[in-house]
Amino acid sequence: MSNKVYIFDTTLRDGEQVPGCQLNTIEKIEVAKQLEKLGVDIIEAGFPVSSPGDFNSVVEISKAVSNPTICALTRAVKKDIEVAADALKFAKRGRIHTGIGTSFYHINYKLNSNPEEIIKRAVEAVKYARNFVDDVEFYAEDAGRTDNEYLARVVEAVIAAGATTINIPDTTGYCLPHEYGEKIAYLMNNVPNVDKAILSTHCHNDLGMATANSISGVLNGARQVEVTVNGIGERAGNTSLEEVAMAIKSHKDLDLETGINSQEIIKSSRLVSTLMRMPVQPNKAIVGRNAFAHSSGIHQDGVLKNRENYEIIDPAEVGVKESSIVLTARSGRAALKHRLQVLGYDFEPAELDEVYQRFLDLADKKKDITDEDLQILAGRGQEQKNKPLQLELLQVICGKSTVPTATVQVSFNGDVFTETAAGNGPIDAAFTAVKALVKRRVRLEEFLIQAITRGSDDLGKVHVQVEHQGQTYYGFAAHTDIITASVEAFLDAVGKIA
Ligand SMILES: CC(=O)SCCNC(=O)CCNC(=O)[C@H](O)C(C)(C)COP(=O)(O)OP(=O)(O)OC[C@H]1O[C@@H](n2cnc3c(N)ncnc32)[C@H](O)[C@@H]1OP(=O)(O)O
Ligand SMILES: CC(C)C(=O)C(=O)O
Ligand SMILES: [Mg+2]
Repeated sequence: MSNKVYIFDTTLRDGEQVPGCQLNTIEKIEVAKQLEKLGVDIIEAGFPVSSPGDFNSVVEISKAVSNPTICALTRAVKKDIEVAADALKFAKRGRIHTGIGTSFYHINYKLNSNPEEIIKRAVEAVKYARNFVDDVEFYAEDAGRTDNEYLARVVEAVIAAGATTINIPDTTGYCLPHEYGEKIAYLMNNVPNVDKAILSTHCHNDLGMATANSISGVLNGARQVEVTVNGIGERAGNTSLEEVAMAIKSHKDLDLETGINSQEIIKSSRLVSTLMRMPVQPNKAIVGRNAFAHSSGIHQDGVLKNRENYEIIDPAEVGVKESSIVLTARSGRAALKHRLQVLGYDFEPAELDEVYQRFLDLADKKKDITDEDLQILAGRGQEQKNKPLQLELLQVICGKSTVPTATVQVSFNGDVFTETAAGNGPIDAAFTAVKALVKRRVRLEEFLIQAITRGSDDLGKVHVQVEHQGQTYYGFAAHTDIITASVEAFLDAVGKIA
């Protein structure tokens, strides 16, 4: 048996069935071209009978891409097949994908039919499709819940009728991996003419098992997997292309291969997510924002010592530049030291300990720490030590229908001084208290609070400029509390007055 697993991408058909994810023809061509770069073998471009727009997309995709086979979906209905054949007329290699429901539910409650009639319709559809193209794929819809013995009869009949690929969809995502694998194995062992066709998996993710089921199918003899980029698709989605491709690539022991150029994976994921306006969940395998991010100290230390301690895939393999070390209150010194080194700071262990304590104080207040925060933290220790005026306490009362009042306590050469003042706002009140404490005539010339850029928990950065006896003094401070940052910046400036 060949070790090549064909990748059949249905992002533009099953993926596009998702509410809100419909694409116009130009967008579909862009995705199809990217899928070609990604190296998929078959692109299911649409369901031509469903609308003139979908018909046109299949026509234009057939013209725009040349390597992958272009496939069009139909029901086991003559009109659908004729329209699909017409839509595929420009395809270098066209495939008609026809089929019908085979489960008890579908036969009885959807098609209002019986098992023998369904086999007859399936065979007729395949034969009719073969009048137009040599490459006909048959799907036994809801095969996941179809009795294996009956399914084997259907499969044998449609292969005899000329189908060269047989799709075994777990349409409702019901199967367990061993069950789905056993279904494929059953067909491999009990369909006499199975060697004349390729069995295909088409798994849905209703129980979160689409990838596991697809791999189980492949391990039991399927050689085509039907997938979508980012696992997009009806309800909980389809099997995700990137997961199957990387599972096969990572497990060399399986001795299987696909034609996927894994370095195009991230680009494909982002394109589909953007055009379909469907964000990728951060913890999504392979393509999620956090798939190569390490945020806890023990993991970060391990990754910094050797990436493979916590990564089974080199991010570069899927087109991600590098893994990221995200600094949070769960990070340790190793990660902090690494990031500081990247920013050009090299601290002795004792200094690093000090920065680490300040880092933890901030990290407990903010979700993640940016490089800008680190630069402030790294610089602050030194500056703080040299500052003559240290803010010991700040208490403000402010809000609607209150008189803004601030109490400021400052230490100077070991002595502590306290002052309370009112103002037209909390910062004005606090500055008035500071002015009273320093007993100097200072005039505030400029006061700038830098806008919060990332979130309401971000550091507020304050620059002040004060004038005293014709001389200008500058102060800076950063804090998650902007009033504290303002007072510290003001003290920084007035502390410089000799
Ligand atoms: C599992 C899947 O993903 S299957 C693909 C799902 N994708 C889509 O449905 C998108 C495209 N579909 C469409 O545009 C439309 O549903 C059309 C054009 C196919 C059909 O539209 P309508 O003629 O208005 O039929 P409607 O959608 O209301 O019902 C579907 C009919 O097809 C029948 N049908 C469903 N599947 C099949 C099949 N594989 N083969 C034959 N008949 C089928 C149903 O029994 C129903 O027939 P009925 O009206 O006699 O009961
Ligand atoms: C049309 C078929 C292949 C399908 O999408 C399914 O059964 O899930
Ligand atoms: Mg499907």
